[in-house]
This record gives sequence, C-alpha cells and structure tokens, in this order.
Amino acid sequence: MESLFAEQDLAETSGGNNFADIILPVPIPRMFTYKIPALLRSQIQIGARVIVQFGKKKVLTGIIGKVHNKPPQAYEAKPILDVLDIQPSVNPLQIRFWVWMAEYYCCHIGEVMFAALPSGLRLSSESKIQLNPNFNPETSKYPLDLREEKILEALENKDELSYEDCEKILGVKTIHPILKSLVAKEAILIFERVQEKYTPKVETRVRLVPELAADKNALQAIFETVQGKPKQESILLKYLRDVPVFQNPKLNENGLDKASLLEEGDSESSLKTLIKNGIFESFKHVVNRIEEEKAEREAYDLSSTQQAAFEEIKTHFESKQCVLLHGVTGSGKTEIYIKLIQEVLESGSQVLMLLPEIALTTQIVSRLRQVFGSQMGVYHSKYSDNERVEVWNGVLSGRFSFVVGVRSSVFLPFDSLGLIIVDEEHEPSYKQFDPAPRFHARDAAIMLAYFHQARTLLGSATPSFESYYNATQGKYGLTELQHRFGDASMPEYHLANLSADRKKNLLKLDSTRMMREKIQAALDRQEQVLIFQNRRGYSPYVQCEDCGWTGQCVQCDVSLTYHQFAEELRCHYCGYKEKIPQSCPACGSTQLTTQGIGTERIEESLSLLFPEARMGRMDLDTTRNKYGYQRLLDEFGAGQIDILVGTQMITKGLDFGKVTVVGIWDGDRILNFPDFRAGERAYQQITQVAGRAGRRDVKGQVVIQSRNPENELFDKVLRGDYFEFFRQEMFDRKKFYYPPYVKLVKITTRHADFKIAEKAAHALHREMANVQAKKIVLGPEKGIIARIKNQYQFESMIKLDRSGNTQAVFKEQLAKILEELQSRPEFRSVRWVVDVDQS
Ligand SMILES: Nc1ncnc2c1ncn2[C@@H]1O[C@H](COP(=O)(O)OP(=O)(O)OP(=O)(O)O)[C@@H](O)[C@H]1O
Ligand SMILES: [Zn+2]
Repeated sequence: MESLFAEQDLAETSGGNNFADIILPVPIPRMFTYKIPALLRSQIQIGARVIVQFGKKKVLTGIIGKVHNKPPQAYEAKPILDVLDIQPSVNPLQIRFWVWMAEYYCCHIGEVMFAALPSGLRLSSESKIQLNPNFNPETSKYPLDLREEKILEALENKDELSYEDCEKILGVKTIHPILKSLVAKEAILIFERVQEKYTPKVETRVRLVPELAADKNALQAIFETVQGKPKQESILLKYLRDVPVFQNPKLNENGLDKASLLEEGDSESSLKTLIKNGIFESFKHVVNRIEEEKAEREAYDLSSTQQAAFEEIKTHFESKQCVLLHGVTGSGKTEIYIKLIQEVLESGSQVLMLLPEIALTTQIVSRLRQVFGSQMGVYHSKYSDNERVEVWNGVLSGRFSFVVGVRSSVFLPFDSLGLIIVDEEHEPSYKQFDPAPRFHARDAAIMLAYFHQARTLLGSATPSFESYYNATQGKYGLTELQHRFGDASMPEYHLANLSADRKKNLLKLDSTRMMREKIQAALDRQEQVLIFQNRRGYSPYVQCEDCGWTGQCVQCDVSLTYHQFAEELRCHYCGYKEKIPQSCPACGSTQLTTQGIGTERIEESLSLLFPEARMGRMDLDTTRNKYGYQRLLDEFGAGQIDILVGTQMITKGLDFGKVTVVGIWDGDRILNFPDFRAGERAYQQITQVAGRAGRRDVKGQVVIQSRNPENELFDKVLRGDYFEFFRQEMFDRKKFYYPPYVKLVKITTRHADFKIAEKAAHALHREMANVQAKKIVLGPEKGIIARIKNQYQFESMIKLDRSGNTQAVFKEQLAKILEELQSRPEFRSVRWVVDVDQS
C-alpha cells in the first residue's frame, strides 16, 4: 500500500493564518476555503465545527480541515460565521486520515466524514426562520399578503420558527413558497439550527431526600412514621441495606434504580407514598450503556516458540512499521497479540485491534475481555448509534485505551495509538463495497498507524498475497509459526470423488461414502462435525457432472460466470464471452449443471442420513437477530449440537476442542471463484475451514467433496506449502498484470437508460485513454448484473503501474474527467462509482 498523502502542515490553531479549509457535508465534494474573521481567530482549531454560508442562501455546519495563508484562486473567500466548539470534535490526526482516505479512494471528503462520525454525533441541521433584522414594514417596498403577515406576527413573539410551526400557524401543507416569497421580500432569514443527536441513557432512580440522608436523627425518626406500614418499612430497609447512608451519607447521591429497589412483592404504590410524604425523591441519572466488565485472568505464559515469535516481532518493529505474523491455524497467535497489547498499554499508548465482522461476536472477544476487562471497548456493527457514541466518547475520555472493532473502528478518535493489530488480515470483508468510502480497513489501518507513528501487526494463517508480497520484498517484517500450539497436529485431508461415487451408485443425498464414514466415526466417538458450504462471492458457473469441466476465459485465467438471461458464459474481467455449450467440451457428456446446493438442503440430507445426530445450521437466515450467532455457538460449545452446517460464518476464529471432522460439501465451488484471486481464495478458505478441526489432542480429518479431485489446485492447497503456492500464483499475477503487480481501479457507470449508460461509459473510456500515465484500460463491459435497481451498469477496469507517481497522476486526472463529464447536460444524471483496490 503506498501513501498518496502529500505532507501538509497541520497547525493546531490558526496562529497567524487568515484562511481555513472547511469540510462540508455531502454532496459537497471537496473542502472550501473561508476567511477567518479577526474576532474568531482565537477559537479556530482544526477539527472544530463552524457555521459558514455556502452558495447564496445555504447556511451549513462544517469542520475545519486546515488553516493556512493562501487565498483561493477561483473564488472570493467568505468569512466563517461562527465557531461552535470550544473543544474540537475531531482531532488533527483524524482529519489527516480523512484527507488521505478521500484522496486515495477517490471520494468526497464529506463522504468520509459521514462514514467516520457515528450518526449519533453527526451534525444534523434543521432549517428555521427568523425575522430579518434589517426589515422595516413601514419602509418596505414590497407589500405583504395576509399569510405573510401572519408569519411575521408570529415572529414578533418568538425568536425563531420551524417549518412545522409555520405550517401549523397557517394551516397549510406547503409552506415553502410563502417562505421563499418572504425571503425575497427581505422580511425573514432562513438558517440552520444545529443540534446533536446523541441522547444519553437516563434511568429513573430514587434516593432519600438529601436532608434525611445527612441527618441520622431525622432518619431514625422516619422509622417511627413508617411503623405499622410493613410495605413501606421493607422498602426503606432495603434501601438502607444497599445504600448504607448511615456509614457514608455521600452514597445517597447516586441512589438506586427503581427496579432493584422494588423486589418481588413490593408495591409501586408504597414507594409513591414514600415519595409523596417527602421521604424519598425520584431523579434522573445518566448511566453507561456499555456495562463494565472485570478482567478475570492473567495472560497465559507463552510457549518457547511463541516467545521467540514475540521477540522477533518486536525486533522487526525497530526498523519496520509493519509486520506480518504468518502462523498456521491454532498456532496461538491470539496469545501473542495479548502480550503485545499489554506491553503497549503499559507504555501509555492506545491499541486498536481489527477483526472481521462476524468474528467479533465470538470466543476471541471473550478471551480478550478476560484479560483486559473494562479498559477494552468493543466497536460492533450491531451496536445502536448511541452505544457507538459511548465507545467514541470512551476513547476520548480515556475509559477505553484498547478497542477491538470492525472496520469502521479506524475512525474512532484515537490520539496516541501505539499499535494496530489486523487479525485475519486476508479477510475480504475488510473491504467496504458500498457506499463510499470504499476503503480496505487493513490498508487504512497501516496508514492510520503511520500518522500516529505507531506499528501495525497483520496476522493470518493464510496471508493475502499483497501482504506476503510486501513481506518477501522486505517492506514488512515477517514472522512465521509453522506448528500448532501444544500437542495438536495439522489436520489430514481426504478428497472424495463425487463423480466416481455417482457412477458406482455410492452417492446418497449428495454425500460420498468417504464423507458419511468420517462423519459416522466422529459421531461414534462422541466428537463434533462442522460441514461447510461456500456462499459468499459465489457466482453461478456451469460445470460438467462427469468430468468437472468448467469454462475458462482464454485471456484472463479466470472461470467464466454463467449469465442465465443471455445464456452465455462471460469473463468478469475482459468481457470475453461464449454460448453455453450443449455438451461438455472436455468429455462430451451432456450432464452440465448450473446450480449449487444451499446449507438448508445439506442440513436436511444429513438429518436423513444421521437421524440420531443433533443438527444445527448457521447461515444468514439463522443468525439474523442480534444473538442468533452467539446462541448457536454456545449450544455447539456446550455439546448440544453434533453436526453444525454453515457458511463462511463457521470458520472465523472458532476454537472448539471437540471438533475432529470438517466436511467441505462442494469443493469445486470454492475453486471456481470468478476472479484472478480464485487460487488465493481457495487456499484461504480450505485452510481456514480445515483449521477448525483437531485443535487439541485428536488429529483432525477434513473431507473435501469434488467432481474433479484431479484439479491441480487441490493438490497445491492440500500440500499446505503456502510459500510454494504463493510463488506459483505470483508468476501468473505478473504475467497477466494483476495485483500486487498493478493497482486495480474499477469504475462503474450507471444510468436508468441503457443507451445513455453505454454512451457515458464509452466517453469515460476515451477520456481515460488520453491520460498520460502507465496503465491498461479494459472495458467498458456490461456489468455482471446488467441492471441493478433499474440502473444499467457498465464497468471499466484500469490497471495502474505501481512505479513512480502513476497513481497520483491518474487519480487527479480522473477527478477532472469525471467533473467534466458530469457537467455535460446529457450525462447530468449519470452516476460514476470509483472503486480503488477493487477486490
Ligand atoms: N501460551 C498458551 N498457553 C495456553 N494455551 C494456549 C497458549 N497459546 C495458545 N493456547 C491455546 O491454543 C489454542 C489455539 O490458539 P489460538 O486460538 O490463539 O490460535 P490462532 O493462531 O489464533 O488460531 P486461528 O488462526 O486458527 O484462529 C487456543 O485454545 C488457545 O487458548
Ligand atoms: Zn477474460
């Protein structure tokens, strides 16, 4: 990953500077420069929110991105109207990160801001109206009509009115024309009222009225008044038991929440009486949404191999900003992370650990929680907005010095990161597809660490080729763990031939004899089984039932994708296409199939084959609610499920000792990823799934069903020689110009009218061809799905040379080209989506 960030001086305050660049909300693409009025000079700080006028009428809230002394060339700078924050909302390092992200991923800085701020902190503005101070009804040239006068009357009594207020006053639905006319007559002003959306969580609590709490004698006297009223007496006693104000009257301040005071049998009405009689009072108390949890254990002592890896990583960090920890599944990477995190926290710096979405709800988080307790914040995509704001504020206040989170946690307001860990760094889900910024969290994390002068540790059992390439080039440090922790050995692979079994009539409900035997053996030993069916990134393809043939692109070295509508096989990359053959070009069989099998059907088949076994299924359907995933894992962990069928979800960081057999239901589906990454992904998926098997003392067994077990990719993957596999694949990547040898940029052109979309895509293509930068432009091609939500789409793929400033030049030119195209009337409603490092 290269930095496109041009160093710029980010002064903390305005100093002697006269201008400020302001980040404005979407759809305003870039920062605009404003004058700093002398009066506001002392309040101007990077990251503070300001109010500015934009265009003729609009008043917007933005954030100060930069202060400097250069007046804008193309326009006259307007003054900043007001500064909203005494303490900036966002720190200068964050702003720097946003600027980098917008430049690198070719998007609006306002889009980055939108993604970065949890919606609970987002600036929301509501239009309000007020009287124009310069307006004088006596001297005004414009007569007002009745309705307009009514609005002005209302404004005499109230400083401001909302649109809603105006609608009520006049009893009409469309108020805007009337207000517009009033603005034109210079009678009113429209402005935006800024408000924060975050709402703290408040609890209703009760406590003794303060005079009683402070005075023991008065409190004694109270007992006499409640005598003979057992219900009231019991409440009073319970309060004093939980809040011992006799010993310490200050405890009364925080009181007790109503629910814990009123136990079963207690009546709300007795409490009400106590309040009415001036003994208790109720009050509102702001509480944390995220509960405190205590650390429960010390970190484990590292084994000597782990210790050596730990030391090596630290040595690498002395000279390298980034280190790749390549350790086989079950090698104990997590324990090494824990030690590193502890060291960095002790030195007083912050730590961020990124995890793929789904892994966040699992074991690994509770393992970390056990060691780090309440100083660890968790930033989850299933959190509510308010919960996210609390993590945000927790980072600001120092409550959380360590955060584990999903990709969006790179936007948290860290000010002194010492270390970022990206676990499972190869995970495709680190890339955000939609909407912009379409960033890759791993790459963004490396950049973020760079801004903080921090270190980044990438960890994986199956590193992405990008990262491994960087490591072999010496750009990253490389530390490898070749063996599992303890006595556990690597699992054993078995290829089960679907075609052969079918011919011999051994196939039962899509399962081979091998699969059935291995499952049965595990069940007999009371061990557990995981069955994996690939889903994500799955595009339909055509395959021969007999020999396993699939269509391949002649120019790109990728599998062809099945397009049902056109009855064609097409290349996702170069657009090569062919008709679906009637019979298999390799063996002549007419048994060509296109469909895959879903997890649901596999679950059904297995429950017929193993009626005694307790089945579980984990996929999007069964984990839709917030706790679905956790519940299934808990059941599986407690041994209440014998066979768990699932998609990618069952692979992420799971560590269950009783799993000894892993079945891959459709191995061919894994190989036929329609992408130049097919090999890399196949290696990753098979190795990761297999890695769940035999993590303790019993050796794991992995069964892969395939119609074409001779496929050389299996051979390569199963040999488990990552380096050799990497070396061979890189040869192809180089030959066919694919990452990491080039940078990929995908541009999608969208429009509801097919002709316009096509024309715009070709216009873009012509313009790009003129850019003087080392590159290959492919396409435009009809999108894999030619029409999404009634928008036709065309895709262009650009391969950029990695040397020199090719990328910077190209991206700058691209921005200009898109701006120019968009300004053409015929393309006004065309949408262009740029995806950098598309993967
Ligand atoms: N030093 C140690 N002392 C005790 N137990 C350990 C130690 N290191 C690892 N383990 C245990 O070994 C198992 C595997 O370790 P861990 O889950 O950290 O491996 P990993 O490399 O992260 O695996 P994967 O990449 O497959 O998720 C876990 O159950 C873990 O608790
Ligand atoms: Zn092709």
